[in-house]
Amino acid sequence: MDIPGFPARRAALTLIDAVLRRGETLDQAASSALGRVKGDADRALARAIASEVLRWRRDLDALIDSATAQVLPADAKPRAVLEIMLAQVLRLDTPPHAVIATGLPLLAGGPRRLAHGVFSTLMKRGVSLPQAPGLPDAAAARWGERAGAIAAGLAEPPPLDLTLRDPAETDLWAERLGGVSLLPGHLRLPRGAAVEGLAGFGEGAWWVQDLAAGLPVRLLGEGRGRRVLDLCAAPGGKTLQLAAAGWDVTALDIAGRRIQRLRDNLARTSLHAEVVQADALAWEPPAPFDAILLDAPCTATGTCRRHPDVLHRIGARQIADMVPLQQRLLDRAARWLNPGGTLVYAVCSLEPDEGVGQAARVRLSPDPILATELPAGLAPTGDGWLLTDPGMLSEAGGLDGFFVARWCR
Ligand SMILES: C[S@@+](CC[C@H](N)C(=O)[O-])C[C@H]1O[C@@H](n2cnc3c(N)ncnc32)[C@H](O)[C@@H]1O
Repeated sequence: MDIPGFPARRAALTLIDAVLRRGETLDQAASSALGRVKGDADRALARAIASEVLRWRRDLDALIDSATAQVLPADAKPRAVLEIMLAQVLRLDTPPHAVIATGLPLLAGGPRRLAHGVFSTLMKRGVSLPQAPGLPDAAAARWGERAGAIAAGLAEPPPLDLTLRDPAETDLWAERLGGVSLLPGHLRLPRGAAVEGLAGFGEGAWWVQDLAAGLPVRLLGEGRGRRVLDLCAAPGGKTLQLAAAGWDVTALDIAGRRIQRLRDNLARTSLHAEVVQADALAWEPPAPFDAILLDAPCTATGTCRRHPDVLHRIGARQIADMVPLQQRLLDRAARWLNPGGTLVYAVCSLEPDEGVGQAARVRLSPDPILATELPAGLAPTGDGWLLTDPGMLSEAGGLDGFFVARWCR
């Protein structure tokens, strides 16, 4: 079918199906679903439509249900097509006639009339979305009293955060790129900028890294040539920070493709680390380290602003699957420290089992995180742990959800 813009909508439908039915991440699904879409703009559009449907799905479904007496099953194609059509009008400012022309053909041979009727009814009513998206019940229950604030923080995709190779140049880059800095070495730009076209990308003056993701390495301080192990390092945002802070870095990860991205990032920024591809559960270090950063594999629910698929893919089973791996990695890391050495454990997860629950089992001496080490507006917990979520620093544009804890041996 050669209706302009149709392949992007068809790809959006495939992406949503891959997330909801097969439990794939948007990134995994994108590598196959976007292959048939020509042009960067249409690929970005397919992804944006799928992301907005996943972000606002509950509210889009409530609108759909309000406009038809016919009960559409949750996984019915007409429902997904209507979600796609509504998300474009209500979130991406696509004119309704373009939405109809590219949406209804997705139901070729199916209930096009029904979909057209529901869509037209809602357009006539002049419907809109609430200020904050409704969370799936399971996520709302897990996030408890923070659920409302997290939902509010989820309403928009996040701004673009950069970490600078040289924090002394923060003012210079803030002026060059027109950004705002919340910490030395951090810069925040409005979302939507094409990263590779920005000044400083080619020369490796900075890399993309959410404000929260940049905090764990800051808690290790200056390296002064000491040895640090970046366990679970790829694609390397934290490896770059460690190397830039003067640490002698060993960066280890199991995943070959991600390791290649880490190497590319080191090359672009002219920073150095010894890179090891290995399973951290089998590898043994040649000598203990002065510091270890364990940025453990996790459900990544803290990244829900940029990856709204986690709202639907992650439940009790996925969380329970991560916990034993995190425990084993923590146990091993705790044995590889020099006396006086520091361990930082981090996960980009909002789930207590992956954060607080893991930290509570560690038998090293706590080294509580101090408020003075954090950006204004954030504070450690009474136990000296750091818990961030997308509902925090909302005036400044929010941040990802992370759990971070620190000990010394
Ligand atoms: C949260 S990501 C790391 C992100 C990275 N620290 C950064 O800042 O760019 C977790 C990483 O753990 C790695 N991983 C998972 N299981 C592992 C294992 N058994 N041994 C080593 N790495 C593992 C994954 O390949 C993934 O790259």
